Amino acid sequence: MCLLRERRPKIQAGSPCLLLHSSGCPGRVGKSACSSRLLPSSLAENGTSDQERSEKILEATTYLDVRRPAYEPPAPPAPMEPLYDLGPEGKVRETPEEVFEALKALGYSSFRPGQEVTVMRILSGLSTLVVLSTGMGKSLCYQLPAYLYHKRSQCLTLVISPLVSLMDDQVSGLPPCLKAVCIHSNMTKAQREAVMEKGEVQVLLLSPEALVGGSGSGSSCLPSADQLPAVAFACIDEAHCVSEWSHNFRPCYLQLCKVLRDRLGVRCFLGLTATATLATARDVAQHLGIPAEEGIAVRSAAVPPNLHLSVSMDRDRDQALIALLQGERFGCLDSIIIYCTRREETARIAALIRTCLQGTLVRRPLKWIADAYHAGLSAAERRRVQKSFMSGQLRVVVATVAFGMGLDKSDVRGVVHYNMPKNFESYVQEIGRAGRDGEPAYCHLFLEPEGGDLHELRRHIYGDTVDFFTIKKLVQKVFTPCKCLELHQKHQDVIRVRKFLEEEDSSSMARQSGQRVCYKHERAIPIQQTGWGISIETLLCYLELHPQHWLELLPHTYSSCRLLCYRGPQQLRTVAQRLDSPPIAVFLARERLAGKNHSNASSLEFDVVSLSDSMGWEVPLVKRALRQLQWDPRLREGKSGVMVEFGELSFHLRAYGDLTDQELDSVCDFLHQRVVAREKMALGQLCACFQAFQSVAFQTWDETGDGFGVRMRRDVTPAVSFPLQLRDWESQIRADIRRFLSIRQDEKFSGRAIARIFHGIGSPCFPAQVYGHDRRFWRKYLTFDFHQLARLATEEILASR
Ligand SMILES: Nc1ncnc2c1ncn2[C@@H]1O[C@H](COP(=O)(O)OP(=O)(O)OP(=O)(O)O)[C@@H](O)[C@H]1O
Repeated sequence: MCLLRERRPKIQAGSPCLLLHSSGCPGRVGKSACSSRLLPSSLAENGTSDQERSEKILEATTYLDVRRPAYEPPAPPAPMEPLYDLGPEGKVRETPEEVFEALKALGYSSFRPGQEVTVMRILSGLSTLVVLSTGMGKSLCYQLPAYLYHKRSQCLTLVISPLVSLMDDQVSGLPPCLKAVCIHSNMTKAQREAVMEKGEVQVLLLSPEALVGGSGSGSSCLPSADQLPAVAFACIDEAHCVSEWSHNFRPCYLQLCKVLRDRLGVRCFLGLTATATLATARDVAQHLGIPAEEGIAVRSAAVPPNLHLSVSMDRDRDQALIALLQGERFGCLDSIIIYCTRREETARIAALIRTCLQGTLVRRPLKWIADAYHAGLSAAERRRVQKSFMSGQLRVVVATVAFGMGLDKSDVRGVVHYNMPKNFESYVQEIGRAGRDGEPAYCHLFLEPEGGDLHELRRHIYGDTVDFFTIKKLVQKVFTPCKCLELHQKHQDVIRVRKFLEEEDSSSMARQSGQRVCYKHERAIPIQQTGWGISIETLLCYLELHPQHWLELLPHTYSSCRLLCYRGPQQLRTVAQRLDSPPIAVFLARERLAGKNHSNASSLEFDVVSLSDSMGWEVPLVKRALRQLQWDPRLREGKSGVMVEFGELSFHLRAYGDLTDQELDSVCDFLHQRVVAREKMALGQLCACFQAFQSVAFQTWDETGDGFGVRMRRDVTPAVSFPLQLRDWESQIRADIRRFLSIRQDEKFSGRAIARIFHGIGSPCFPAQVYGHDRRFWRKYLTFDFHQLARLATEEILASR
């Protein structure tokens, strides 16, 4: 029995109605499964009192808050049978002749190390993680199985590739016997459909966002499983992004395997990466479903043998860098990348190099010598620098890590780290941009002896973390309370009154057995408003992947709607009262009941996602209904004089609204523990990286000889210590915190927020442009431990209340 039918207003047969529930509730129940919501049109017109009309409109719309039938996603297709069975003892069989023939068809005469075992594992249906350094031939590991699987059963191989800009090149770079296409979220729907109609395709390249973006929402860039050929296996390029322990973690990678399993029935995964520490690799392997006892199937040395590495601890880095670039080893190299941590530094170093090297080398134009690159430059400027570097018209690029992702230049001959990288994986990835052609290349790292780089990188890590208070605010926004439980209980009363107690339906039984009454509500959280360090998307992914599935992430959406009537309040009243516009009717009814009167307003602004949720409509339907007002002929011929705008790009999700206080606390604790663990791990990696470089560093660059030093250095500042002891400065710091709080009495700070300001860490809530002007506090206590500062600040805040 449909629990909801009880509360449906009675509508006379044949009476004119507004259709309030035209295509299904957010649980996407079809029209037939859940009866349409009908509102007598008389309610939307004049003649009834405001209060009465509002109550009736809401009466007709609230039952959806009670319980929506659970959305049952279609069952995934059955997984593909592997090409080869496992041999006795469950081991991969000997490579058959057919595989060597396929290798030849792809243009190669023999396998390189790691390729054969990988190919055979994939053809035997075993998920595999391949960690091979750049240029070792990882691509063949998916190309060959894709070719053979398709030959046998016309199936498809999915390749998830993070760089949309490189996808077209990847497609055209495949061997001629492999037909591939790509789909990414920058393509229009028509372009995507045209791609899918291209006929026989062996490989489909997808961006992670294109795949995950549509999870469960029906707006995926990818056609549904029943429209696609069977998927043989999925290859995840740059697989280290799956692991949150990796330097390049991307939240949507977290959802990849789940989506591939649940929607496309994929069981066999191939992860490819050139940079993964053992911890990252283990984590990725776990995501790919590789049993722990199999370990990491294919793994080579992290650093390609053609790279010559060196580290020095020069006191004057600028001078040493110039000398290095003029020296015997780097002086003759034509293509060099210099990595810096800070954007401002890139411009300064590039100018320094241009000035110092002008005229000292072979006669070349000034613009050939060096240029800066960072994410703060305009897109055109970045393109210009990258193009000049690629074409050999620029010798040195001084860049932040923004440069190099997807750089396809095989003859980069040198990489210099002016600043220390944040961990060993980043280092390996950055030096991996040199010598991809297999020819010798040189990489030098300047390790700041005073530990200044270390402090800077520590600041970045603290800047990426949030405190418990901020997490709590997010949790409150995500799990906004709903009325499901209250309405459910009212409904129980009705049943009891009607003596139907003994026939309680399945949903009330469910509640008694501890299951939820609420079937999740749609919520939007504006991306701009969330002044977060850590990606809020990461936190939301944690909640989605939690065993309790606290929420479901949907593709981003514009959540705010602004409706403006050019002909003033009278026109808005007409829209609200006479037109069949259920969203406006419902919004105004809710506002009226909340005591807000819009009768003299000519514009409205509201959250279209929560409105849609309260009506039980899909967001796109509500948006369409609102947009139609712009052209409604009953208002005026042609343009109606009503303007409807959507703004505020937001995270869009579906979450429970009936969590108990204990559950909310446990969600906060869970998120906080994850955040703290990430911070700890990042700090640990940073220190380990510093100590490792320190142990092999030379005093100056010109001692470096053939590579890393072998002497342990003992005459430098230890990595983990702070030069100034907090206890000696405590009273001064506390006084400064009190002064800061008294100057900014109108604002609210957490202890962590003050520590961020004292460390000069900007955030959308406390931007450097505003707080950085006050030099009395900004960056003042940079050399003190962040957590101790936060503790002192928290104590002072509590004492001031
Ligand atoms: N078995 C093989 N025999 C000869 N050449 C090979 C073999 N496998 C791959 N190659 C060649 O090695 C080069 C590098 O291969 P590929 O691009 O697959 O490397 P990769 O490990 O994916 O590198 P990256 O991490 O930079 O993407 C290519 O030119 C490819 O044609």
